[in-house]
Amino acid sequence: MMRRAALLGNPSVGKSLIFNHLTGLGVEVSNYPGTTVGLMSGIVRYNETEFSLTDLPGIYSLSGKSDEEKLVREYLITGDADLIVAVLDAKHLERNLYLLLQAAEIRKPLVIVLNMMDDARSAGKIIDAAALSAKFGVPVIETIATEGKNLEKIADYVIGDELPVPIIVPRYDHHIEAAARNLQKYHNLSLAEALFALENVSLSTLSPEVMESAAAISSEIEKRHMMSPDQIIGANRHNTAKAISDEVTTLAPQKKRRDLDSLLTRGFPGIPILIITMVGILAIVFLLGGFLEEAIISVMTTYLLDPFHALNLAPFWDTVGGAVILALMSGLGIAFPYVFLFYIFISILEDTGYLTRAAFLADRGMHHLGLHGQGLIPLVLSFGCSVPAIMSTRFLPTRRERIIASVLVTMLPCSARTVVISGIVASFIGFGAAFSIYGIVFILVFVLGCVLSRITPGEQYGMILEMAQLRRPIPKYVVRKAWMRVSEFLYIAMPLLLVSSVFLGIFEYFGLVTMFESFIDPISTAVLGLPGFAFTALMFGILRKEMAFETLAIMGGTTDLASILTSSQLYIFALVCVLFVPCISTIAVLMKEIGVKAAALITVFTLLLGTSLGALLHFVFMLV
Ligand SMILES: Nc1nc2c(ncn2[C@@H]2O[C@H](COP(=O)(O)OP(=O)(O)OP(=O)(O)O)[C@@H](O)[C@H]2O)c(=O)[nH]1
Ligand SMILES: [Mg+2]
Repeated sequence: MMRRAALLGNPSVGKSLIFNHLTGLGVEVSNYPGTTVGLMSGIVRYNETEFSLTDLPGIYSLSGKSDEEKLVREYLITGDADLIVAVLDAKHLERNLYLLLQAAEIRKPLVIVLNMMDDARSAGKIIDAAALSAKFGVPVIETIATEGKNLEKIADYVIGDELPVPIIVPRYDHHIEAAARNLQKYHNLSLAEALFALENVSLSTLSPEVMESAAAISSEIEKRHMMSPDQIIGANRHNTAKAISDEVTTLAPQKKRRDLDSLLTRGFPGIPILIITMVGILAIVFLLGGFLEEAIISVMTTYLLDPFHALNLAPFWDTVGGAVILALMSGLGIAFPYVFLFYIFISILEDTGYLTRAAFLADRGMHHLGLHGQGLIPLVLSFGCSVPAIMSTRFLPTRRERIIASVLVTMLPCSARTVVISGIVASFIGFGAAFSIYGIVFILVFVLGCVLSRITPGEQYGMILEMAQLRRPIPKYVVRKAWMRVSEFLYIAMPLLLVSSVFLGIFEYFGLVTMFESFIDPISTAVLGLPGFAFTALMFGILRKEMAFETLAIMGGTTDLASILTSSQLYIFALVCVLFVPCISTIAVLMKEIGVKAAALITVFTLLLGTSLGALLHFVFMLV
């Protein structure tokens, strides 16, 4: 039977990095909390033995009410893990010990991984691992996941012969201990289950009767203490965590801390730095992307497209083959350079921890949007892709915040939309025009956020954003992460593009495309000032945003878009594409996270917004 281990720990302690290192799989690793949502498992092959490893989402406590906390709690109590690998951030030992104490109560085999030993050391913290190990009665492995240091010791341990169960007995208020003992005795519960019941935390192994009798005991305790059992239990755990942490940590005289962080998070020069960084990144993506694009396109035209047409194949094959080659050219030649560059930069921003600083700076403005602290993370993520950004809204405390954040995320320009803006507007009209699209979108998002935060029912909620430490990004990880995201583009978007180009080629040959175009053309020309083929291309944006742009090249029969559309038409096309209807994957994840009704509303709203703004612009362009 293969052994099963699960990585448990606070957010951003390095669980996913350890997981990736051991399993060789690629899950997201980022320098902000809440990167991993849901369970991810992999098989580790080590010393001719195999074991399975599960990467759990980061949480602070097992008794919380969020979906992630419920998931981890159920998994640890009822799941099939043989061993908990508890990962701790060595420099925030006290906070991390809280979860460890809770996990130890489950009385499953456990091993403590003290990660980020490098950070702890540079923060001047010396931890007595032997003392910590003695307290819990389980081994402690000191690691530096970013350097791969000691990670094989984890694997050694998991496949080893001995898996001790923690012996630590946390001390609780005597009323709590008595109540827990009673519950354990009469309902045949474990200590962990009894405490969950007293904390009024749901668990599938706790029957309604148990919850009822626990509730009765709880209200007795609450009357006497003026504090509810969950508050008492929490406070007791905090005290134990603090006592252990104080006991095993020695502080070395601290080196003077670099003040970079305070520069980045102060209004001045923080905000100018933020603006320069963002504009700088986009400018480099536009410029370098444009350069690469031209180079790749000219090579592909000379060596692929021209020779193909020179073959003088039968018209059917010439049309279909031509469409496929154009799809390759627009996908690999145009979209790819932008996608790749953009992801490299996003990965650097994530891994340095700068994104959290940016979010912190934007915080004040964000209050108007009805979001706080953690609400910024989805917005920041949305510049990469709306799908993970919407998934990360699960971490928000209220449904109100989840809905507001999801709406705004859907509207913000994801990397695919950046491709559209760079590939169409920046390369054929100019940088100023490209930035103006971002400007329009930001203004819309801001106005919409303000309106939504007034009209969406529910309470405003404060939340503190966890600030991960600033660090130098490791090129290997940056490239690997950018590559992971790019390969998603290559394996999903490219095949989709190729298949649809074959169909388009066939439809075109049989004159179906022309038929549809001549049907839609009058409407499209009247409303948006766009010819029928451009409108058809726009609809492909629903599959994936950048498909609109690639299909435009296929439908227009050339990658030189300026030869088929005027500047104002290109601008309208890009703006409508950026605003109009989220892509299919986004709609699907919206349905899952906030419900079918809300997802449908968002879709219809963005459809109306995109087309009416396009129409307005068309009208304005006609006047001037
Ligand atoms: N300096 C240092 N950084 C580390 C170490 N381990 C992980 N990191 C960094 O810490 C950050 C968080 O790592 P992740 O693996 O994403 O953390 P996680 O625990 O999976 O986080 P969640 O998925 O949010 O729960 C990344 O930027 C890592 O590069 C370490 O030992 N030393
Ligand atoms: Mg993770």
